[in-house]
Amino acid sequence: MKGVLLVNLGSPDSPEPKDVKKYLGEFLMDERVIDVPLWARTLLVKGIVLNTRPKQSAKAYKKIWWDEGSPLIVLSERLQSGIQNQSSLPVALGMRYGSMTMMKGFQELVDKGVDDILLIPLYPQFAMATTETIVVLADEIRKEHFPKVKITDLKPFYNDPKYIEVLSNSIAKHLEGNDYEHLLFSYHGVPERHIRKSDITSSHCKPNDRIDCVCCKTPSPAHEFCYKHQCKEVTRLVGEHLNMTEGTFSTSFQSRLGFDPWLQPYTDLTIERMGKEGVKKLAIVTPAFVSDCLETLEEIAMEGEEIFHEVGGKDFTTIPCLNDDSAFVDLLSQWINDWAKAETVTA
Ligand SMILES: C=CC1=C(C)c2cc3[nH]c(cc4nc(cc5[nH]c(cc1n2)c(C)c5CCC(=O)O)C(CCC(=O)O)=C4C)c(C)c3C=C
Ligand SMILES: [Fe+2]
Ligand SMILES: [Fe+2]
Repeated sequence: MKGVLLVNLGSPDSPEPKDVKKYLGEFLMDERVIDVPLWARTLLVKGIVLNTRPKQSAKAYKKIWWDEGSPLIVLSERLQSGIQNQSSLPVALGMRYGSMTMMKGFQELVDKGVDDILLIPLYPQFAMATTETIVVLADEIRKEHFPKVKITDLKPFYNDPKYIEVLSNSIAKHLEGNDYEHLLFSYHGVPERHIRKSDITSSHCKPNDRIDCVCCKTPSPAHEFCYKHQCKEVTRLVGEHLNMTEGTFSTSFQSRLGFDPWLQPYTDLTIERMGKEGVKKLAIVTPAFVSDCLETLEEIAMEGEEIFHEVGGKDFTTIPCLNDDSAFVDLLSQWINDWAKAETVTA
């Protein structure tokens, strides 16, 4: 019997420092998130980061926490229930980190008799720290606990024309009647090193080409795993779909952590620069996230707005993530349906 497992990042159980510490400990000890040798990661995470960051992050989580819980979890649950309403297959939800584990999601499906799972990482673009870590853990769980279960991964859907249409329509709907001057596409950043590590050609991707980014425009098999290329493609394809004029939209990367170079331009510095250059009305969309979360509700909608106002900007519009947008629910349900049918035909 077939079933579906949706997987998102996860959140702490509460915005209290002890729960944030537990969650960050698991998240940052993942070798695909902080990709240094175990001894160095342990020293960095347990010796430094976990002694300072949880307090600071807990304050940020408190600002965005809902009565029902973490926005990321609540919004992922709404997406799951929207899809479940349209599907005859069981649809479970698991998180890569935190207490709503992927293992529980697998168990829920297996308890219902599922032995053939479509795994849907809730990330439009591939990254080692997101898609890859989910796919690897899913396979480890399968081997150890459910060796008879078959798993099929839904590939990153960043350039799927229907996804681009759904995202573009959502942006257009939220910007209706808004005379914004610039639309910034802000994606979660990754260290430049992650891009080099994921380059299957070992030489194509130039993560520090910050101006023209020739490699991202030059066709290459490396792009199947190049987060930077896939982010830039989303911006380009949405711009094309919405007939946007060149110069009125651009890409930046947010949420950098530590001292290594991350993908640039950085979102906070871009907001500041634009405000200083006289942009008064700025809109921001965050297509690396399917569900609104700390990084969109606090870092962009609160901190980003504050930076913009400090340098003279006036109107700052944050476009929500797709969350449980009905067209997005329809699209994911359609892909699930296609998978179930294709498998039935070839079986
Ligand atoms: C330190 C390295 C990090 C990498 C690499 C990274 C990649 C990455 N993350 C997301 C999505 C989310 N990240 C979120 C929070 C978050 N991310 C990091 C670090 C890295 N992320 C930290 C330390 C945190 C915690 C928050 C903080 O302390 O500031 C979230 C929000 C979670 C929530 O509960 O709301 C998301 C979502 C992507 C897509 C990505 C690579 C492409
Ligand atoms: Fe992150
Ligand atoms: Fe590239």
